[in-house]
Amino acid sequence: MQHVEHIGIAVKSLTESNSLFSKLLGVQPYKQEGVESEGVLTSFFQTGQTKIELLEATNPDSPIAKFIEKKGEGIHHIAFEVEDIESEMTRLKSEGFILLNEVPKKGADNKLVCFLHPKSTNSVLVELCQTIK
Ligand SMILES: CC[C@@H](C(=O)O)C(=O)SCCNC(=O)CCNC(=O)[C@H](O)C(C)(C)COP(=O)(O)OP(=O)(O)OC[C@H]1O[C@@H](n2cnc3c(N)ncnc32)[C@H](O)[C@@H]1OP(=O)(O)O
Ligand SMILES: [Co+2]
Repeated sequence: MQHVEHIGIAVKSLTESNSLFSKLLGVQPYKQEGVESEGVLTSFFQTGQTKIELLEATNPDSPIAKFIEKKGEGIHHIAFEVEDIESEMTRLKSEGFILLNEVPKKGADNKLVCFLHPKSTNSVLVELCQTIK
């Protein structure tokens, strides 16, 4: 695993949180992108090597909608950059971590992603992401 690529934050309103995080970080989001398969609309802020990913649910079945219903707004996941996602998935599976997808899937911001179940990672939802070259 390499550096923390992004921290995902579940929000109720992307518009309101874009404004709040712009004031907090002193920069504007550099992109907004919907990911239909995850039922989310995202926006990204660059903060050094790590990004902040704000996530708003676009439907009631979205993991973000369920998370906010149970826990409220807040940190939803931590994403680590990896060089080779498939070999990292194989390594982590052999170490006993539970993969939530067996095949890398297309994420936001030009990444292939895989999630690890929080019950295998001390209740922290972990995302692996590999830049698509
Ligand atoms: C934009 C694309 C991508 C990117 O490029 O960056 C993204 O970031 S997409 C982000 C949204 N997508 C996902 O989160 C996909 C992976 N998540 C899942 O598959 C599910 O959310 C889940 C983690 C398997 C939970 O789903 P489910 O079992 O249906 O929900 P429950 O509400 O019943 O929760 C079960 C259990 O898990 C705990 N939980 C849920 N979410 C989290 C979380 N984010 N962090 C920590 N723990 C979480 C939840 O509290 C339940 O625990 P117990 O109550 O103790 O059973
Ligand atoms: Co993410």
